[in-house]
Amino acid sequence: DQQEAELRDSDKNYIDYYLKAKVAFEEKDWPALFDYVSTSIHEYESVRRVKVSCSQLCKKGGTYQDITTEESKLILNLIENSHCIRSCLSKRLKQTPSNYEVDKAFKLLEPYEYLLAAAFEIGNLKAAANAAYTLYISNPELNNDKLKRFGDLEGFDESLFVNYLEKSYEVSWDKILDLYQKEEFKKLINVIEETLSEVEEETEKCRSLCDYDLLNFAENDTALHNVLSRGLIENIKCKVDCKRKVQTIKGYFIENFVRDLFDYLQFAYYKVKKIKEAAECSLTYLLFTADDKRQKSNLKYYLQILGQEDLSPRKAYVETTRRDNEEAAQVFHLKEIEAQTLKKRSEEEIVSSFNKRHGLSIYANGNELKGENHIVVDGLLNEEECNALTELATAYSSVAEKSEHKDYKKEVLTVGDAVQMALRDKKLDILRVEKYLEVVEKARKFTDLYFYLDGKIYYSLIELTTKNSKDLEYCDSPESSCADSPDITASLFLESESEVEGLVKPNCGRMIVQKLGHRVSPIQNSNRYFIKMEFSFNRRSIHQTIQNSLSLFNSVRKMENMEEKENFLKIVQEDHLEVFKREDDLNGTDRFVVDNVLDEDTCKLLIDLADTGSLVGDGYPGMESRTSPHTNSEFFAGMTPKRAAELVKEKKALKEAVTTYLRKSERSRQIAESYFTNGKKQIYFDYTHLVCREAIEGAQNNRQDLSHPIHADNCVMQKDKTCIRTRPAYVQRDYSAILYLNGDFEGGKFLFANQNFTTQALLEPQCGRLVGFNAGHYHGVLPVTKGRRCAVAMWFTLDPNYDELNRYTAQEILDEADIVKAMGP
Ligand SMILES: O=C(O)CCC(=O)C(=O)O
Ligand SMILES: [Fe+2]
Repeated sequence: DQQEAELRDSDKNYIDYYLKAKVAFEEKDWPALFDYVSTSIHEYESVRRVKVSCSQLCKKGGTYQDITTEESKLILNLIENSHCIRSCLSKRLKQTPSNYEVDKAFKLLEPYEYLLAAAFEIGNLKAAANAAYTLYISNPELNNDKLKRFGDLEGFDESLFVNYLEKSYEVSWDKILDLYQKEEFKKLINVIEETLSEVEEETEKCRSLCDYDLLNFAENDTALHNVLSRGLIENIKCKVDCKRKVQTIKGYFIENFVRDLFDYLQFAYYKVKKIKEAAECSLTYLLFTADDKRQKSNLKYYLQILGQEDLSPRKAYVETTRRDNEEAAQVFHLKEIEAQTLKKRSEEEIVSSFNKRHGLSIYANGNELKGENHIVVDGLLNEEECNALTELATAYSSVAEKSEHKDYKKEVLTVGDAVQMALRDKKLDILRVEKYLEVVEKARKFTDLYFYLDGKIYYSLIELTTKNSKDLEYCDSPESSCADSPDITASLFLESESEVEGLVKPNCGRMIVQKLGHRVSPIQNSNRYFIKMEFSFNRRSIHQTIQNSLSLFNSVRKMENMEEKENFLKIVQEDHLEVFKREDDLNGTDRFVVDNVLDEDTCKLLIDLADTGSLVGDGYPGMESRTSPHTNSEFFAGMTPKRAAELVKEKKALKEAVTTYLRKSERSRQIAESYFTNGKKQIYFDYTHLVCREAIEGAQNNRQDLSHPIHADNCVMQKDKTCIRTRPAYVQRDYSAILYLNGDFEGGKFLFANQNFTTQALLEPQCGRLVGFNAGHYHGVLPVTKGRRCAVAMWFTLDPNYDELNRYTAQEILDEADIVKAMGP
């Protein structure tokens, strides 16, 4: 039909537009940025609509039903549905675009950041304000500064702002309250009924996209057991999360949104004397909360009036509430299983290792606390530090009290607010905020080590509370709100409290750590000041504000006295990088280490790319010579961008992986350029190489050599340990950078060396860590004794004559592959 034809004819490639937008942003071409990003957003929305519509169509057409319900039909349904969606999409779209990074950017609403910047620069203040408002509504905590720019401007009325992502029924909420107050019940009924069906529709759309993601997953990961385990778990979590998305109204999650609509509705029906309808609404309400006393008595009253009528709750909600509860219980159960399989360090180990290293001691353990799930440690803070933190909390309270800013939570100081108020508003003491962040990180590390989590533990909430809180809240039942609960919670006390019931007496520096599934609350906390922490094992539920604030704070602190590096600082802020080490920490000049250049998924994508290359094998000489040129105890394999692009042409590697390789190395170049020249000079690539070093099992005994002997990258090392900048060395190289892709191997630390080859500084590789240094500095790599160590190595030159041809060739090959694809069958 017409809509389909329309979609087919236009070019639906939001990805290309988005990539063009990014280039325009870098070139500060604001009008182009505005056009590209607007088009990209527009195209993205229409592709999304097609995806939803195909998913829904396929669901209705086949034997396929909701995936999470009938497990036995699962596989057949999955395959049938996958074929259906694929053919539906290919009919309606020229191509099925998918680009991991761009799709992620859309999920994080980055296009609206670009839109805001561009609109502001070209003077389209209306569009800028709307983009700012859209971002603000999506995450009030993170974006509470964005609207300020407009608040001061003449003629801007906040109520006129448009949230581009507004759901149709979000405005209804105010209307409902208003009609209720005015007692206009007929209208109220109409609005609520309409809202209910819109909510239902939105929920179905959201769930369809979860299924679409699952099928995508199934196509990319052919291992069936992965699809069935990881894929389905993600699918259920995604669907449970739909509830949060759908019931977030103007930026705030309203937990019982639907249930409460039925409360208003029953009342409205009662008021217009439609008792039967009112009774049905009460019954429906009770599906959500079965033991609500008030609603039960409403129902009783209605039934008395009605006599013996046959009444039931609304059918659709019988099914959806059952489904929602089941899914929430499944997610909760999954979490419980995860929590139960956690290993814990023994008491002796904690005493010996934590006592020595961190000054912590055990106050009480599971046995004493009548439960397996918690431990209480002492010594996280001393008296002075506790005072500093309670003072921080008090200072915050009084600032928040005076502030007109409605968004600061008055009773708790979040990490995000602490960092903003210290760095930007200069209203909180930096050293105290630093202490706050430090102790929180210490708590996370302890928890990590205690449960053998290997770093896979992430912040999902941190609050320094300043209020009198009653009991700490626990999540001990598989109710919907608990499905979203953290895997581990911790409470750190800042003062002592003598009159407490319960097993644990609060005390300065005492922390209770407990994992999910815990049923008895060991404490009655009436403590005024404490830090509440929640951790999650799932990288996807990382609290982005906390993470970004920690990075920003640490970076800014590390960059004090680095004013001349403002371009570098700008990129650090833009990309949420974290300065891990600066020159002083590295015992030298002209060098830096930053983290977060890549995320885990991207590292994996690039490591997989390296794998493709080594599997194909023809890029390298025979097996024997895969041994490292530097040591016989390791394999060594590398891939240039051109080779990677050829693999795409041969359909052996993902295009996305290669563009990521090019783009992330380019970003690393920009970081290095901003650091070393502060934008005053350009540095060019001389050589780019994706390399893995792998320990050869059985060749590690008595190993004396290094993985890479001490050297400098632009000179010939002499016997007397001097280095002469002459050929055959790559004398053109001025700066070097290594971007690490993993840390899960043994050995393999990078080292800076002194003139006499003694160690100056050591650096442990990890995914997304970038080290940059003057190419003339002595450095090397410690032996990799187990596993494989992968990195993107880059060398830069100030001489444009050496600008690396290989990268351009790679890009051409990729572009060519596109043309072939577009012309192909
Ligand atoms: O991989 C590393 O950490 C350093 C490698 C290196 O120095 C080199 O390849 O020149
Ligand atoms: Fe090197």
